[in-house]
Formats: sequence, structure tokens, C-alpha cells
Amino acid sequence: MNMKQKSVYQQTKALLCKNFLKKWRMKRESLLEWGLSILLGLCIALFSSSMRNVQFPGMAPQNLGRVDKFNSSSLMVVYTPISNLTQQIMNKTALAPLLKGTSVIGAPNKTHMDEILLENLPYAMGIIFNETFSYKLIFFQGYNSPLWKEDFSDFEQVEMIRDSESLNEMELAHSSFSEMQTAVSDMGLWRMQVFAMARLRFLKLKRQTKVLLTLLLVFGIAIFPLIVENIMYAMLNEKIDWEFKNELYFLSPGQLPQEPRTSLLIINNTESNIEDFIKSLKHQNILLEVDDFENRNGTDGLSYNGAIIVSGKQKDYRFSVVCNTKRLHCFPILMNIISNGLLQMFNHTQHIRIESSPFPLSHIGLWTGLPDGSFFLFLVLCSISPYITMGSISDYKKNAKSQLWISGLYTSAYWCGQALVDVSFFILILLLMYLIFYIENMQYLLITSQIVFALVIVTPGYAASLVFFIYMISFIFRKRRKNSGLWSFYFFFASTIMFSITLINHFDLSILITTMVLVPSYTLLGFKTFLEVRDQEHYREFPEANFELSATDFLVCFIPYFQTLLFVFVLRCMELKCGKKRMRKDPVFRISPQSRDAKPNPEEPIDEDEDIQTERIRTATALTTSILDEKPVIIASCLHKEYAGQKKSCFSKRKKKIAARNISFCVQEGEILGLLGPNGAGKSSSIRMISGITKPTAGEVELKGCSSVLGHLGYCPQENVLWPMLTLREHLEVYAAVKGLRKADARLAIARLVSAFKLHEQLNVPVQKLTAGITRKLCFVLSLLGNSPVLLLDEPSTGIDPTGQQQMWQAIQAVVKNTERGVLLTTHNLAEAEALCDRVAIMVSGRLRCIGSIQHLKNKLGKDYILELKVKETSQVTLVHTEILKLFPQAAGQERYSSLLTYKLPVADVYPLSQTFHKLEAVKHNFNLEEYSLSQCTLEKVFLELSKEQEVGNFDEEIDTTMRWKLLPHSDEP
Ligand SMILES: Nc1ncnc2c1ncn2[C@@H]1O[C@H](COP(=O)(O)OP(=O)(O)OP(=O)(O)O)[C@@H](O)[C@H]1O
Repeated sequence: MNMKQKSVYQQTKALLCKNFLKKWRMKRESLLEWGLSILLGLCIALFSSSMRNVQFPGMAPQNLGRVDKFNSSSLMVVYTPISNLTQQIMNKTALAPLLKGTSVIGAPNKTHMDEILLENLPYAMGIIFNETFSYKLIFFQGYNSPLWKEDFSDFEQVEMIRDSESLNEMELAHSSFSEMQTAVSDMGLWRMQVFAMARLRFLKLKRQTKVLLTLLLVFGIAIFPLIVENIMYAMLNEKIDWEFKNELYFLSPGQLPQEPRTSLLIINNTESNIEDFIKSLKHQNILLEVDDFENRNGTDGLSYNGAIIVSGKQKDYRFSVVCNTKRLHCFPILMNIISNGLLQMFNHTQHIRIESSPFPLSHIGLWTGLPDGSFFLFLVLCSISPYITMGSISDYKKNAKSQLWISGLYTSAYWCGQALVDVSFFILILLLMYLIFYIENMQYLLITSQIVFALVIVTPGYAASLVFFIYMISFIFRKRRKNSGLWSFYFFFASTIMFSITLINHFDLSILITTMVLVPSYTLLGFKTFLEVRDQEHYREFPEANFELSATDFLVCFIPYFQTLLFVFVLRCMELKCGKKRMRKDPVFRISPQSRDAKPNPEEPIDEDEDIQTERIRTATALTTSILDEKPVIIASCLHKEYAGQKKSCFSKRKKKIAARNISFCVQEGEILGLLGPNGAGKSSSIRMISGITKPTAGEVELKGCSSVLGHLGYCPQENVLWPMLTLREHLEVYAAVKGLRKADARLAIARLVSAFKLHEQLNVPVQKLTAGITRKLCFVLSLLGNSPVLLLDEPSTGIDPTGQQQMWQAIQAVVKNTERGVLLTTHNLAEAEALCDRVAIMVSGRLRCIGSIQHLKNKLGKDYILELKVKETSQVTLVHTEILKLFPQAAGQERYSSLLTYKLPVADVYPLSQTFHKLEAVKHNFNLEEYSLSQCTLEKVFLELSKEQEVGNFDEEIDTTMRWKLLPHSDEP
């Protein structure tokens, strides 16, 4: 084989292996599920051989008035500050139809504006323009403010005005939520959340065609033996059911001889006339041969199929029948002829018919009395529940559960809401199975009102116990795959084993009840068996009377209820031990918010800049202060996070990955803090620790309002945590209910957010069909819903178009400004940070590198100059480098590509610029440079350079601090 062939062969082999592995991993789960279902099907043979989108009520149309009906002729608009731009904006704004006749006045500053506003109270409104993108509108409460406007059409001519309206909408929406939410009690909120979770579960179940198809398949398997039995029974009945008619062996009068029929021989041994009997036989349409003279005794010769010998006296006949041994059914026919003859003699009009029927094959009864197919039906019924109730595993894996908890969902509300739908659905399936069982066994069943009552008690209990049992299993295996097929098989297997144990022990009641208690899937079948046993016991004593259930019998019906209570309790304990940090005190599970216990940070901060040290001290002080008003909204103190890294080989030690090192910062009320940093710097880890999703290895987090009723967070995670089958509207409605917004409030809040973010067209589209940008917007909008005192936004604007980003920025500013809320925002977009953040912190390799206002960072890091030189001949590079260091002794070399040299020059080296350029011109001339450039260092450049500190692989062990970029010393002069 030559090299080329060999290579093609190897490539093909590799491709085949890759494809096989890929396909195998992709299909493994479905294979498991379907495979096990088929396995379940195979058990049939073994066994028998052994024995809309539902909408909340649509939004009620609200006539809230129109903007152009807004009586503004007497209104005065005062704006500040006065600049060319603000004047232009206001002139344009004054042309808008709704401001027709309104006087627009400029005020040099805020104090001046307030004076004018007070003089003209209440017919005045103020506009304060900010430096960046936004401006603030000031209205006197209750007067003239265009609060409830849904119609934005008039605004489309002036984009600026429309934006301000959305901004205003957002502010108003948020200020109104605080009043609404306090009105919802703990139990009221719990109920709302339960219904929201039930609705969520119902929608998911309804739209998961795979689950429904699997259920249908299992259901089909369950009733398959019954169907087969019935078909076989019908076929056998049709073929074998036949009547033993006289014509089978005997000729009719006047009929020609025809094999195997003969005439019927009557031998009269009575010595008298038997005319009455003969007459009655003639009515049966049989050709008779009567021997009155005792010529024949009926036993000799094969010329007759049968003979009746009559003896005795008149009216006291005795009959003997003689049959041809080759005619199998002749005896019953002769018996029937005699019987009907006698009936005729006694003037009875009816006559007896005899039929041959097969043994009822479809009802080969086990000695419990349960027929085969029906018994199998019950067994499969026990194992159907995992297909319905294991949805919480996917919620856990997709982080949807964490997201709901962060949004304030009570743990118990999550499980109870799910159970509400799962239990009802399971009861429905049970009832359907009962119906099938009843139809199948109608003639054998003993149904009394007491049995029906017992079933009515036991069925919901059984459904609830099995559902909570599976919730427990789902919680334990929440990090694994959803092996519903496997669990279904285990349930089937366990029930079969339990039945065998009770069978071996001759249905001993104590053993039966023990197995019912120990194996929840067997409880129903056990109860059925229990009824059978009680029936048999009763029948032995009183064969005639119907058996009735005693009070102790009814106690057995409550076994599943005890199991349910036990499972709910275990679930609660597991949630308490391993669940997420709770934001609120659960009114049902009685779990209190977990105290964020502080573990001391092992690392001492080293080589930290002054601003980081100041922030650390500020954070420590804020943590210990007892004055609530001075408490920041977010306090992150000495946060440290270590992840267990991957092993390089099975013998090597697992290296830890440090994502955050001793981070301290706080966010004040009304502040937006931007957290910047390169990929893998530890931003998301920090935000996850603050939200409570991840537990810090060391350090402490304190959030405002976390132990109060409003203790939930507005969190927009980096990945979109959504349910693909649900529509945008359904997501908003579910989260609104979780956050405790009443229906009317939720409707209003949703309408406002939808119109502010222009999501009308996507309202009823399932998330899986939305574009990435819209999906991201939805995640952001969900975090805005409700009155969250803390907003944690992890790269919210990723994938959103510039218009959407602006809407988002305005919304963030609107919810924060002049409120008690604080926002922590991570972003890679420096423009976003500049537009939004009051302060910015830059993280590199898990450490905070600098923190402060944008201006502070610019002053601190962005003052140096960047010198770039491109040489024509690479041999000149060393010479040029030496020359530059000679001319600018403080120059710091940056990256070097073959012919491109980059230096960072401190301001002191550069000024005066004329001299610098003179020197550079000389270098260009002497060293034959292609080109050179000298430019100021931007914030972006600083960010990029700080990012370079983060070397790949730093996280496995300690950071190599020798690799750190040393900032040049800078002077305070400009
Ligand atoms: N669950 C985890 N297990 C192990 N390592 C993790 C885990 N989560 C994050 N890391 C590691 O921790 C480091 C910090 O990750 P993190 O997601 O916090 O960075 P980031 O700054 O948010 O990055 P990006 O900007 O890409 O979102 C990374 O090296 C990452 O690989």
C-alpha cells in the first residue's frame, strides 16, 4: 500500500469512528428509552407463557386615552442645561403635535429650573439632559403626566421623544410595582407560584410530542396482550362454537340416505304401545325406525348411528341409549332427543339445544383470579409514571430551576405546581386503565360501592406517592441523564418481584402489606391483590354473601398517602441540604433563607493598586456597618472561587482552577457597576457567586433585601435560560407570577416592556423559533420584571442589534436612576460600559486590576502614548530598538512583529511633541523606516493590554506574576 492509499485508508477509518461515536452518543438516550420499551414488550411473551397555547385570559383592551388628547395648551416645558444640542432638540420637540401651544423655556441650571417649575406649579414639567444618551423628565405627581398611553403612533415622527416615552414607561412601571408587591401575602404569592408552575408543566407536557408518543407506545404495550387475547378469543369462538343438531347423525323423514347419517332406531321393550313417545320424537324431524317386536337389541350391526331402547311401563318409561362408537357426539345428541321428546310429551313448547364451546382461552386465570392480559395492564401501569414526571431533570440541567429560584420561586411551589399537573395526568391514565380493565372483565368482577369508594381513595394517593417518589429520584440524579425508560423498567421489575414474593408466601396479608409499603410502584397492584385475598377469605366463610370492606381494610387505602408524606419530607430535606440558596422563607417547606456563611479568604492581597485597596476597605466597612441606609445594594467581600479542574491522566492529581481571587467591591443604591475583563477572567463566576447559584470557596456576599419579602434578584445570565416550547408571552407571564405580580399588574408590566422593546410580533412565537437577538432581549426583559432591588446582568447585550442595545441601555438607566436599586453589569463592550456605568472594574485572571469611574480609569491608565515603527529591513530592528531606548529611556516595549515595533511612552517623554516628532523624523531618516505613528492611548487599548496579562493556562495553578504587564509610572500632569 503506498503512502497515499494508506492516508486515505486512515482518514476513512477515523471518519467512520468519529461518525459512529457521534451518532452513538446522540442516539444513546433515545435508544435506551426505546430499547427498554421494546424489552418491556418482550416481557409480554415471557409473562403470558408463565401465566395551545393555553393563554392567560387575553389582555383586556384598556382605553387609556390618547397622547394627542393630552390637554397641554397650558403646559410649560422647562429644560436644562442650555446648549446648542439641547436647544435644537427642544425646538424640534416643540413641533410635535402634542406640544402645540406649549411654551418651551431653557434654564441655565437645575436650581433655576426648579424655581421656574415651582412658580408655574402644577402646569409645568422639566427636562434635565444628561451628558450621555439619556434625559430625565420631571412631572408634578398627578398632573398632566402622560402616564397610560398605549398609542405610540404619534411619536414615530420624532424618535427622540418616543425613546424618552419608553424610558418614562419603564420608570413608571417600576415605581408602581413596589406598591403592588407589598400587597401580596406569603401564602398568596405561594399560590400564584404554584399555579404558574402548574401552567408551565402543563404547557411543557402538551408541547412535548416525544413524551406523548412514548406514553402512547407504553400504553399500547400495556393493552397489547388484551387485544391479542380478544382477537384470539373471537377467532376461536367463530371456528369451534357449533350446535349439536340431530341432522349431524340422523336423517329427516323423506331424505335420501346420506353418509354418515342413518335413521334412528327405537326399540320398544315395553310390551305395549309407545305411540305417545314416538309422536313426540317425530316432532323433532328425525327419520325413525321402530322395532316393536324385539327383533333387534340395538347393539348388533353398524347400520344405525344410534338407538333408543324404551322399557318400563307406560308413563313410566325407562330409556337406554346405544351409540355407534365411531360417532363421537352421538351420545349427547341422543340424550337431547330423549329430553326434547319428554318435553314434548308434557306439552312444553321450548326445546333444549346443546352446543360445543371451546374453553375460554383468553381467560386462563392465575389463581388470584386476575386474567393474564389485565394483570399485565396493571403491571405496566405501575411503570408508566417515570415517562410523565421526570421533567425536573431537564429544568435542572438547563439552569431553569436556578433561574426560577433566583427570581424568588419558593422551593415547595415548584414541586407542588409540577405535582398538580403530573398527579392529575397520572390519575387520568389510571382511570382509563381501570375502564379498560372493567370492560375486559365485566362478567367476573365484583363491584360494590365500598370497593369503588376504596379505589377512589387509593388512586389519587397512589398517583401522588409515585409522582413524589420520582421527584425524589429526579432530585438525586439531577446531574445525570433522564433515563425514564430505565426507571420504568425498574418499576416494572420491582412490582413483578413483589408480586412473586406475595405469591410464594401464599398471599400472606402481613407480607403483602409490607411489600406495598416498601415498594411504591407495587402499592396499587398490591391493593388489588389485597381485595382478591379478602374476597376469597370471605367467600370461604360465607359462600353466598357479597363481601364488604372493614374499617381496617380501609386503612390499607391510606398507605400511599403515608408514602407521599414521607417522600415530600425527604424532598424537603434534600432541598435543604443540597438545593440552591433560598431567597425567601418557604411557607410550606419551612425552609429559611440560608445565611451566607463567610469563609475567610486564605490569600492575602498582594501588589494591589490604590483604587482596589480603597474599594476593599470600603467593602469591609459596609459589611460591618449597622446603619441600614448606608448599606450598599451589593457587597462582595473577598470572594474566592476554585473549581476542580480536569485530570490530565488517571494517575495525575486533579488541578484546581481558580476563577476569582480575593475580589472585593460594592454597588451603591442607584449605581451601575461595570465588570470588564477578557474571556475567562472570572466575571461570570463572580456574578454567579453573588446571585447564589455558585457557592464561593471563600468570601462573603450581602445583598439588599434578600431576607425580606421582596428578596428576589433580577438576573440575566450569560446563557439563555428559557423553555424552547414556550412562547415569549408565556415566559413573561410565568416569571411575572413567580415574582408576585397580580394578573392585572403583570398584564400592564408585560404590555409596557413589550412595547418598550418592540416585541409585539414575537409575543406568540415559541422561543425555539425566535432569533438569537430576540431571545437575548427576552432574557433581559425577564430580569427586569418585578421589583428586584438587585440587577445582575451578565453580558445582556450580546447578539443584539444597535437599536436593541440602545433600548436596553435606556431600560437599565430607567430602572436604576433615582431608585434604591443597584446594577452589576458584565460586558465586553466598552461603549456600553462608557454609556451606562457609573464605575467600572476590570478583572484579569480572576483578580480585580482596577476600579473607579470611567474618568478615573482614563486618567490612571489612558494617558500614555503609543509609538509604532515599521522598518523596511528586519536587520535594522535591533538598531532601531537601541536608538528608541536611547531617545526615550522610559519607553516600554510592547508586542513585536517581524518589522513592526510598538512602544508605550509616558507623557513626560513625549512632551514637547515638536521635539519628539523631530527625533522620530531623524530615526526615520537614519534607519530607513517605512512609517511611524505616535498616538494617545485609548481606554480600549488599556483594556486590551490588561487582557494580555491573562495568559492561557494561568488558572491551573498560581498566576505567574512575572508575566504581568507593568504599568508605566505616570505623572499627574496632563
Ligand atoms: N463550572 C466550572 N468548572 C470548572 N471551571 C470553570 C467552571 N466555570 C468556569 N470555569 C473556569 O473559570 C474561569 C473563569 O470563567 P468565567 O466564566 O467566570 O469567565 P468570564 O470572565 O465570565 O468569561 P467570559 O467573558 O468568556 O464569559 C475560566 O477559566 C473557566 O474555564
